Formats: sequence, structure tokens, C-alpha cells
Amino acid sequence: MDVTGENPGREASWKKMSKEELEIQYSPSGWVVRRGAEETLRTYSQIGDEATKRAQAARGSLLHVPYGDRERERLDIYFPEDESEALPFFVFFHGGYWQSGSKDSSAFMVSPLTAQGVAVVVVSYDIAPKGTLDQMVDQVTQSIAFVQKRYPCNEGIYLCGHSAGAHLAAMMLLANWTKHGATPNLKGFFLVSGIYDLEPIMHIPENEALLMTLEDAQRNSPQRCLEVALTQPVDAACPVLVIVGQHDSPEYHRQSREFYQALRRGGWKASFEELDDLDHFEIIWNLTQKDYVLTQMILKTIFQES
Ligand SMILES: Nc1ccccc1C(=O)C[C@H](N)C(=O)O
Repeated sequence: MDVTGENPGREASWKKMSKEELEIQYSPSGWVVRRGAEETLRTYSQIGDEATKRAQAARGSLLHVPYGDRERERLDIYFPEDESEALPFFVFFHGGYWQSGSKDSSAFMVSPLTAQGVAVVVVSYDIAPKGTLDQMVDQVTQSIAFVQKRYPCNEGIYLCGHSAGAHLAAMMLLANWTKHGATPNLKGFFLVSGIYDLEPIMHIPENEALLMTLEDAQRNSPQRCLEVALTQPVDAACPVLVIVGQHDSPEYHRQSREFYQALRRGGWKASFEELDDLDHFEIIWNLTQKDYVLTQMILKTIFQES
């Protein structure tokens, strides 16, 4: 029993870490097992670049569509052969610590999903130092409202984010849609290897570009917002999959598990999946493959087979 009556060791677990240990815990490439860190990062961009080139070259896509006035407020839409507008839409937010990556290297899942009749949207947003976290959250909200307005007959909008992108997607569980003029038909969330409490990030070198204050970190932490807001899920039937790789660091595991638990307490239909023998990067680049366990999980959720 914890004598303080508080959650035993929870916040304390990272607050007791040295700066060096925090930096290690929050460096995903330091935990990979099959390649070196550098080679992993290279492979990740290579696979992303190639998948995106292939997807963009195929017919049936709308590229660089503006969802706002700023230069980075652009998205790509990839359609299945059957170009109906009554399709499920899978919207993807890339990772890269809110300071790297773009839609032009993140279209990993286009081929296996469009082959099954799902439209895929890949979104760019203003990464740091140009964009602040508040702006990124706002842009992501705007991009989803845009998809809803443009395709009002959609058969569901499914949000997926990786790493920092999982954070942005998770913030959408708490979004204020009235401000954006459309309530999206959200039918599912896939949160892959994400960060849901931003406070530890203030203490690692990545914050030099983000320049988060404690208030910024707290306001943009879905973990904290869920715990304090006590909002009911807009749709209690909407599945939220919190997914982490076996070879993600212990802090990434802790973040995913605690966010999953907060979702459950908040009444969300959340599930937690640890994917066997995968690191922070393989977990997303494998989405180029139709037989990959996560590709199959996504398709099952969209087409509701159990
Ligand atoms: N999470 C990511 C997602 C996509 C691309 C990079 C990252 C990184 O975290 C890079 C970090 N500088 C690393 O070395 O682990």
C-alpha cells in the first residue's frame, strides 16, 4: 500500500530518472534489436519514401490538397479502384517528435488498405520549430473536419497516428469540433507507439525545438486532459486501440498502458495491444504489408469482423 494514498510510484517513476536516463528512454532508435540505430532510421525513411512514391504514382489519388491556408496544411488522398465517396476513410498522422517527417514520406499503408476498399488520407502539419504543439493540434483537427466536409457520405473516419502522430490523434478524443464547423463521423482510433503525457519531454533535448512550457505540456497531454476533464466519450462504441511494440522502451510501454487505463476509466471502448518482436519503426513500416498483424487489425476494425 502506498502510504500517501496516491497512485504508487506512477509520476514518480519518470521524475526519479536522471536527464540521461530520460533521454535514453525517449530515444526510440536506441531500443531497436535487428539493426543499428542509424540503419533503422535510414530504413524507416527509405521504406516511407518508396511507399509514398509508389502510392503517388498510382492513379486515383488527390495530392497536395490544401485543408487550410498555411503552406504545410496539405494532405494526400488515396482512393481504392472503386472511386465511390461512400468509403471508410483512414487518416494518418506521421511521427518524428513533432519536428520531422511529412506526408511525402509516410504513405506506408496505402497499398494494402486501398486494395480492400479503404480511402487513405496522409496529413502534413507544421512541425517545430515553425509550428507549436497548439498549432499542430489545431491543424490536425482542421484536417479531419476538412475530410468530413468534403466527404459527408463517408462510411466512417478512422484516425491513426504513430509516435508523435499518435499523440496528435489521441488529442482528437478531446477535440472541440463545433469550432471547426463539422463533427466528423469518427469510428475508430489506432494509436501506435505514442506519447500521451508530454511532461517528461520537457526534460529531453527534443524540447529545444518544441519550447514547451509546463502549461503547454499539460494542456496538450491527452492523459492529463482525460483524467481532469471527465468528459464522456462522444461515441461509447468507438474503438480505441492503444498499440505498442515489444521493443519500444519501458517508458513508451508505461505511457501506452496508462493511457489505455485512463481511457477505460473514462468509459471508452479501449483495447491494448503489445505487438510481438517489433520495434518503434518496424511497427509502422510493416504496414506496407497486407499480411502484417496490424494491417489485419485495422481492416478487421474497419469492416467489424471479430
Ligand atoms: N519517433 C520517431 C518517429 C519517426 C521518425 C523518427 C522518430 C524518432 O524518435 C527519432 C529519434 N530521434 C530517435 O533517434 O529515436
